[in-house]
Amino acid sequence: MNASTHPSSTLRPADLSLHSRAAQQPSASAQLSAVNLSYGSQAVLRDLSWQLLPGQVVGLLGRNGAGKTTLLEALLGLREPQAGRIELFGQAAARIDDAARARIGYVPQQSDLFEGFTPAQLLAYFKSFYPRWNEAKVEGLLSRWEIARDKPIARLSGGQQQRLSIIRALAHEPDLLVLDEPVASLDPAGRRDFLRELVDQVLDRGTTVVFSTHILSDLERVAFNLAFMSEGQISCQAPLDELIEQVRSVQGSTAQLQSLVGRLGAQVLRRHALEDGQARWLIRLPADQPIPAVELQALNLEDLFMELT
Ligand SMILES: Nc1ncnc2c1ncn2[C@@H]1O[C@H](COP(=O)(O)OP(=O)(O)OP(=O)(O)O)[C@@H](O)[C@H]1O
Repeated sequence: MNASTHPSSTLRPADLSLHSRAAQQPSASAQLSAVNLSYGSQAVLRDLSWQLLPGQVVGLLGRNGAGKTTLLEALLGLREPQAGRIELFGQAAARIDDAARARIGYVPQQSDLFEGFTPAQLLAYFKSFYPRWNEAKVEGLLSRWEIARDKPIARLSGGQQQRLSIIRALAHEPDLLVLDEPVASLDPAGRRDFLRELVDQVLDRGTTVVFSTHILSDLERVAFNLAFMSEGQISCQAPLDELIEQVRSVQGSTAQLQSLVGRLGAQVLRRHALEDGQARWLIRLPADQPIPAVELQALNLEDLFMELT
């Protein structure tokens, strides 16, 4: 592991080994199979298959317009794909029952808070819909995040509204938490608090969490699973430390690269053609394989984002 990437203060949810425990895979919190979703002639999700296992914390990465919001909305049953199957807790996402719905928390990209309400009124309103509601958590977060309980929501700052939206999504202790760019208008202290809250949520309750973000430095602080979205699919998903250890860039003739990949048993993630018959490939080495004595270039998270999205 690269010490500069994961300082000793790295927050580490207990979930991350789940990803590799294929033998005892629990049933997925969310499962998407061969999903296709287009807006008119624009195909955004293309034969996309993906699953979120209980207790996983997944950071969803992709360039602007890659389809992250579309994917999260489809996953929640808010957008019907033209083809494919989406299940939440084993039920068709578009038709889940109230009990399954109560197990989901969602923070949309565009806050949908009722601006005429105060935070206290808003939270009281939502409390009436849920069988479970953690008042102590709500009160604790309102105080810690300094949100005025009785000020109209319209007069809260963008960051305060976003924090309120997060509190609302955490209050009923969901088993699946979906957040679309939840930290976009939070300052660094707010983002740190938010990440700590997410980790606590996973440690305390084993919540499955998926959130989209563009702030890569946050992901380096927490040992999340990362899912890279590109060309309408999840092109790669793995814990960040595994990616840092296993993904390498290597250059040579196509024949040399082909032979190297075969010898190492590596997976080719990207192929870039260069001039003069040369090529540069992004490869993923098998786990627990000693790094071979060939010129392989390591990548940091920003490199991975540039390559895989
Ligand atoms: N309601 C819609 N009608 C038509 N096209 C849409 C609609 N919503 C999104 N799109 C298009 O689908 C593509 C994916 O958009 P989406 O919002 O899912 O991407 P994103 O990865 O969340 O982007 P960003 O990082 O900028 O938030 C974009 O090209 C967008 O213009």
